Amino acid sequence: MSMIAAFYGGKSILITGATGFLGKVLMEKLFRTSPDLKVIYVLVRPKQGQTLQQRVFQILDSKLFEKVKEVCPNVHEKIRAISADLNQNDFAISKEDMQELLSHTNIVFHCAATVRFDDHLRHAVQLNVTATQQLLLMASQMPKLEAFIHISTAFSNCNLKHIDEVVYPCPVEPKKIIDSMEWLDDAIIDEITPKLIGDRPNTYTYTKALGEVVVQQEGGNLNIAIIRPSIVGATWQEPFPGWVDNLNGPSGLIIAAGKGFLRSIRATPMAVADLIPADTVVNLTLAVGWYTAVHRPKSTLVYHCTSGNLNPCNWGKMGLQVLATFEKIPFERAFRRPNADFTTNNITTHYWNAVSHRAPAIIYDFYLRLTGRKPRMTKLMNRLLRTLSMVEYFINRSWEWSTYNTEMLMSALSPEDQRVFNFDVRQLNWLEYIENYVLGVKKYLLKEDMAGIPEAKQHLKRLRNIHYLFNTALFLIAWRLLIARSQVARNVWFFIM
Ligand SMILES: CCCCCCCCCCCCCCCCCCCCCCCCCCCCCC(=O)SCCNC(=O)CCNC(=O)[C@H](O)C(C)(C)COP(=O)(O)OP(=O)(O)OC[C@H]1O[C@@H](n2cnc3c(N)ncnc32)[C@H](O)[C@@H]1OP(=O)(O)O
Ligand SMILES: NC(=O)C1=CN([C@@H]2O[C@H](COP(=O)(O)OP(=O)(O)OC[C@H]3O[C@@H](n4cnc5c(N)ncnc54)[C@H](OP(=O)(O)O)[C@@H]3O)[C@@H](O)[C@H]2O)C=CC1
Repeated sequence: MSMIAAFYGGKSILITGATGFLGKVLMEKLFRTSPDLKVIYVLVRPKQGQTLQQRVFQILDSKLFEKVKEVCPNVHEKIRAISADLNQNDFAISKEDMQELLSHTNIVFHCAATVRFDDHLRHAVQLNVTATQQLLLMASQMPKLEAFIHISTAFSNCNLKHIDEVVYPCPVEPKKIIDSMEWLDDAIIDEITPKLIGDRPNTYTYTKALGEVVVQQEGGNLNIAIIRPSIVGATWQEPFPGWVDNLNGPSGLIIAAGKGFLRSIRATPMAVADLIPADTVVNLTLAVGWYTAVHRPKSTLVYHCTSGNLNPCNWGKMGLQVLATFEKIPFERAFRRPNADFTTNNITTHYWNAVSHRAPAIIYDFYLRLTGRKPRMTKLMNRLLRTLSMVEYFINRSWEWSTYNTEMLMSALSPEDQRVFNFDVRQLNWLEYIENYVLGVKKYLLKEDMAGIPEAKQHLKRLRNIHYLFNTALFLIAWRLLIARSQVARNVWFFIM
């Protein structure tokens, strides 16, 4: 019997960010392995005209939860959606709901965050720092609380090369930053943002680092742990391989490459691609929740959930495998044949951006205009180039994350728990994982049917023929011009003829 699964039985668990990518996988695993848990409280905001209940039920009724329904048929009764906006005071939770949360919660998993790299500092501080502070305050009023698990990111200290499992201090105290956000206007915040984030690339990594300091400083006597995943990718094994439901991290770029929009990407092929599957992160998170509650470590432990030091894969290998998978499992209605490549310097990046990204988009938009349709490719391409510029920092560097605590925890688990809550990334076969990832992107993100593969292959063949035809025409025009201007070319031509 799994000790971890048994531990969550009968527990009341509070999850923030449950409607997000990681939150959904966390809930799924909890319900599947501990169907006798008492309740999961989820803090949700109404969105896109849906009520809370509709949002949550839509998740429970999705494919991700198919296995849960078999082991926990009354899953709908075990989830309690609480209306909350983490940007508001007291999260805008009603008094009754707050009372219920405070008096019953045993475990808190804090996953909610803004993960946008370009978020305004005020908003990123509000969600990634102030909300964390408020949640800790709430947690300190929960008499039955056994553990508080905070999800951070392995890149919170990406300004360092070697990163240990410790919370690093920030030059400006989080409290001062929180205070200043209340009275500074947006223009001044914009001006000081580069100075505050310093050698970090964006407000996301900066505010996640501040959030960790807040957890450490204001955790009081709570049993707290911090988990730092690297780049979270599709699921590896559970509940099935390749599940993914948003465009963050590599997923959006896999689509762009598979549809033929992405032709070149500035990346260092030998740099470590520190991806970590979502189910691995969730297994570690649940194991940490159990360990923190049962063993009550004296200090706040930080756990790195990374792959680079245990089972490294680089961007070159990953890119090649992504392209190889497109051969077998192409995406439908591609714009061009998938044929992306890496560039390594500014000049070639600008060149290929102009020739392979902007020019085809302009030509295609011209064609759309001619045929009376609305141009859209230039806009899409600009968005892609913006995304590329945002991720460049992360795909041209390697980091070393120590994993002492994570390895210590692995050895503290029973063989059964090591199996049920497997977070040993050494067992991961990258080529298989990447193939399943691309397949998952096709099935769950693009919602494409596998039955459409023959037609997608036909379409790629047509694109290849158009490509050959286009190149031949281009060659003939160039040759004709050359013959008109050069005696040597004319002689060669007569000789051939
Ligand atoms: C040895 C030799 C070898 C040679 C080998 C050669 C082979 C070459 C092969 C080439 C390979 C091809 C395959 C490519 C795959 C591999 C490469 C992968 C690189 C992956 C890099 C990932 C790095 C991530 C690093 C993360 C570090 C931190 C991790 C974390 O902790 S947080 C999680 C990460 N967070 C994010 O990813 C968020 C990023 N997103 C943003 O910040 C923003 O969305 C934005 C990108 C700035 C865009 O903002 P906008 O305001 O412009 O857009 P908005 O968000 O409002 O969305 C508008 C519409 O755009 C859609 N969209 C959003 N995000 C993306 C996206 N990433 N890609 C595409 N489209 C996106 C969105 O859905 C909206 O659409 P609409 O609703 O229809 O309007
Ligand atoms: N994805 C990744 O690659 C990595 C993620 N992480 C960390 O993992 C955690 C989860 O990330 P991930 O699941 O990918 O992120 P998502 O963007 O998928 O999910 C974010 C969640 O936060 C919720 N949220 C955002 N703003 C509010 C708000 N004002 N009030 C209530 N809820 C809000 C969202 O709710 P809603 O659905 O309403 O928008 C959503 O449930 C984050 O802490 C992130 O920093 C760390 C490393 C890598």
